[in-house]
Amino acid sequence: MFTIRTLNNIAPTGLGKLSEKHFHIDNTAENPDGIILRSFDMHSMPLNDNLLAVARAGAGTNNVPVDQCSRRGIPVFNAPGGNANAVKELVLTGLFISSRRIVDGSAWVQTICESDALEKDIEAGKKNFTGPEILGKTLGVIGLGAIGVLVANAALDLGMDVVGYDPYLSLESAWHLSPSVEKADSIEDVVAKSDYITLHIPLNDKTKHTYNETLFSKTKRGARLLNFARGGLVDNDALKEALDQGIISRYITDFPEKELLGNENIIVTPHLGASTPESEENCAIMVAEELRDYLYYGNVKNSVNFPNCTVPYNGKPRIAVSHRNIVNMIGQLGAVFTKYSINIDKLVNNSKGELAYNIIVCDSLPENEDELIRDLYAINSVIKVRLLK
Ligand SMILES: NC(=O)c1ccc[n+]([C@@H]2O[C@H](COP(=O)([O-])OP(=O)(O)OC[C@H]3O[C@@H](n4cnc5c(N)ncnc54)[C@H](O)[C@@H]3O)[C@@H](O)[C@H]2O)c1
Ligand SMILES: O=C(O)CC[C@@H](O)C(=O)O
Repeated sequence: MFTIRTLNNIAPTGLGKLSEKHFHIDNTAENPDGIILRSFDMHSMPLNDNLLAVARAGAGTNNVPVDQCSRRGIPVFNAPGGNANAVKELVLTGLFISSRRIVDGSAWVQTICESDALEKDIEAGKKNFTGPEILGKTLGVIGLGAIGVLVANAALDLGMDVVGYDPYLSLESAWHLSPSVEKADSIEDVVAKSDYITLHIPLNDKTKHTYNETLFSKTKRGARLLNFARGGLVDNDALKEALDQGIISRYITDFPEKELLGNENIIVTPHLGASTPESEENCAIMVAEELRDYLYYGNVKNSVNFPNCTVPYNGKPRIAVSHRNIVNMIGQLGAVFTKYSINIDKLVNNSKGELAYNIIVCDSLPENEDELIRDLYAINSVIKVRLLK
């Protein structure tokens, strides 16, 4: 029986993938084997000793202490693409409300609803809420992953010109991206020519404050900036200066921060990007299945710190070993299996950055299993060993 702790509301259809026979789900468990969360900030939360895996029912993992998990051999799973359509739809909404003063206009109508001459007042006042069409304008998309590609293609369909930037473009994205999207060589190139700019990159140490004073100084005057990725990507002080100077005419963000409130040219939504029943279900189902396959079989799919590694279950016991990605580890692991006269049925090894992971399927196990596990742990650079039978 595995105990799974949930740190946020997780769609029941996803949790339903974890059968009651094998999983106990508890949002207060102190020593869970697995954690499922959405936006809960795990950075200040101690990780219990027996924790085996963390699953983020969404895309961004900046709220999870991924480095600490890697050091402890804990895979962090996510749900790539699971909420991309929901975010795309909100970004398109953001594009329109950044252009047309729909939010202000609608709020204004409420303030005059008691007027005896409502129709006349509306026709007189609506001139304050005009805004340009997006047709024929240029949209710059920074980050062409699951969301960026959908946004770029949809904007083309709406009659915009689209210029995109992603120095790490994946093959998957390249397959789906319309050839009509112009590929920019640099982020400066994108912001210099775009009337609308939308950010779709992860927040990490390298991308924090990507939009800073320097980038604002290179931005086309009057551009509208959309941020449905993460608040920390934009330097708010530099943003406010850019708004004051008219470099940015409107900022639309899904990440409210105190200093952004009360400014007529900033529209904030309460982190609604993935808040659709469809994407909540998609993400919950994806991560529940990833967690289940890892806890049962050691299989890894869609982890941000572990390599993909899957061996179909064939009824034989298996040992999963994670270790630092350095030379002669397979040789040393093999020597231990030889010592215990274990015939290896299958061995799959894969690596990601500084971490490597193996699933070793054994024809049989020795009686002194504990000693075998101790010997594997004794190999320098082995991080975690799990016996699954
Ligand atoms: N508002 C929301 O509720 C919501 C929902 C989902 C995702 N998000 C945010 O959106 C981000 C993107 O989501 P996704 O599903 O498209 O992720 P993704 O991993 O599919 O795509 C991210 C893309 O950014 C690119 N990239 C990384 N660093 C870059 C850089 N410096 N310059 C340009 N490109 C860079 C990567 O190569 C990748 O193609 C997530 O990390 C998350 O923070 C927000
Ligand atoms: O779970 C959510 O509501 C938001 C998820 C989103 O920020 C993500 O990165 O996927």
